[in-house]
Amino acid sequence: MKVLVLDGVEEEGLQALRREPDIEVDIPNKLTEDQLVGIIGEYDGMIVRSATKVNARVLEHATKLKVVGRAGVGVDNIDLAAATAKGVLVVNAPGGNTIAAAELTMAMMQSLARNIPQANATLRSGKWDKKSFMGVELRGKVLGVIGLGRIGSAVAKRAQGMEMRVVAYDPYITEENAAILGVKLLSLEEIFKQSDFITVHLPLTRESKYLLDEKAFETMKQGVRIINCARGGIIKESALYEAMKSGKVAGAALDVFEKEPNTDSPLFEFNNFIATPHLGASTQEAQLLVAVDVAEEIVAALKGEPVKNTVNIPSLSPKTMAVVSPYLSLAEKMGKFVAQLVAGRIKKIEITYDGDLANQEVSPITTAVIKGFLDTILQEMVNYVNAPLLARDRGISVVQKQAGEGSDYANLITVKAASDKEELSVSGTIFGRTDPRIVSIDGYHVDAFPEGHMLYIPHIDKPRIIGPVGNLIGAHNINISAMQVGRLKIGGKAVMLLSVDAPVPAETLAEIAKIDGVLGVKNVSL
Ligand SMILES: NC(=O)C1=CN([C@@H]2O[C@H](COP(=O)(O)OP(=O)(O)OC[C@H]3O[C@@H](n4cnc5c(N)ncnc54)[C@H](O)[C@@H]3O)[C@@H](O)[C@H]2O)C=CC1
Ligand SMILES: O=C(O)C(=O)COP(=O)(O)O
Repeated sequence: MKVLVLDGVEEEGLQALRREPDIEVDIPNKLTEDQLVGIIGEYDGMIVRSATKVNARVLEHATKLKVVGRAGVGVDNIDLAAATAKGVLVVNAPGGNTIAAAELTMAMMQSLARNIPQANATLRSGKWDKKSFMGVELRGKVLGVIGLGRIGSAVAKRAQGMEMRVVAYDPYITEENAAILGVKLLSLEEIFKQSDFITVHLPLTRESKYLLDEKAFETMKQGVRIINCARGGIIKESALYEAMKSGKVAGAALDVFEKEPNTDSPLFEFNNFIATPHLGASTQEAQLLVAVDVAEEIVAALKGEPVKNTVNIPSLSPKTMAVVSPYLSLAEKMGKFVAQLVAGRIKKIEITYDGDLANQEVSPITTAVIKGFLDTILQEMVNYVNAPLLARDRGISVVQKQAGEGSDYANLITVKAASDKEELSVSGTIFGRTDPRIVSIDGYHVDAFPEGHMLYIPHIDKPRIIGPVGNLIGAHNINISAMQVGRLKIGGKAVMLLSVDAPVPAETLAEIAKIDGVLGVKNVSL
């Protein structure tokens, strides 16, 4: 087997890989994306830091790849959905660089307070200038920590050592855990209002993108100082620029940027702006630790043993992986489908497996359904590791059943969701090894490709329904690419599933709902 190591991962930490007689390790010089695409087909595993983009194109050419290891925390440079769809395991090494990132944050904070980088530069340029560099003390100041995880907590402890008062915003940790750290949890608004220094330590997600934007800066204290040693994009750089220009922000320190590498940011025009080139994890100690952790995980993954820090898929044996991977994407889409069709607060999701799946290890497929379901209703990052936990936290009971009532399909997944208002079930199958279909909704037979935009219209089986629906959609110039109608008995309830080339506007949905015999109408986007 071959493992490709990129991005300057510390070689000394790769002993676990080197010890394996069956594993060959290649450490080439920096590769362009095209060069990587050219060689990735030879590799069973790869290790990266933040520089290499393991995107869909790279993964498409990775025909033998089983595992990608991230020697560090953030996996935003890896296309997790594409990796999952291919059954490629993504692992990271989250503990090893916590102290390195926390210590850089403290160094940034002290540099902001005492103008160390600027004073150093001025002195070395030949000026003994004491007047320009009057500083402030950290003692007694309020530090607002956004994201009180591993690094945020380590920063909090260190700041308390400097006699700062630490407050934090993190909706996913409990008051008790914060209290153990001596930190008060506040709302984001209060953090903005009260803090003299604000530091962010959370991943970049849909929810955290531009968390610090124009509006956020407006509500902050005059003279606040800002630090980002987490991810570019959590702070909107153009908004920070304006806030520094107006004097609202008295100093800012960034280790990470919206676009990296970045060597000509407009922020460089401010003297009270300091920056480092993504050095948070760059200590000898951290690099050794993350390399050791990730090398051990790659070896375990390639040997088919359990792996600790899996990011996208539960750690599975190659045998189980071969069985479940074709179903993961269908299952995720079925979760999304159900989430968009069922109204009300979901209490239970029941997943039943028939046919070939009746006797297999299917729990990863169940997790995929839950992931797809939660992805639709939550803003936060949902992955294969946290999905079951997030469902439980939200009071959703997940039930997995094998060998239900039997079926005519070689394999069949049925997802039944019950809310406080209604119950609905959707069944899906894979034809051959790669052709996914939704084959029934609430027991009504359909045959739909689970992709793109769809309209679900339960109705009474009678004339003058299909035509008017088609006319209303056509009047908006939206193309209908496929249509399925399923009924159980003539003149009874039926369902219609239309595939459309664009989402249908709300006013057209309202007009469709008014057609005599239509029982409801819902947009679904997969
Ligand atoms: N500059 C650098 O070189 C380094 C950067 N990092 C980055 O630092 C960040 C934090 O890393 P860790 O502390 O190890 O991660 P972690 O997972 O231990 O902590 C993240 C915390 O953020 C919280 N969180 C998530 N979404 C949130 C939201 N919308 N609002 C408020 N809180 C939210 C989570 O509940 C969690 O407690 C990551 O983005 C990581 O990639 C990590 C190491 C080095
Ligand atoms: O671990 C992380 O999330 C980091 O940002 C570290 O990035 P790096 O490995 O230094 O490119």
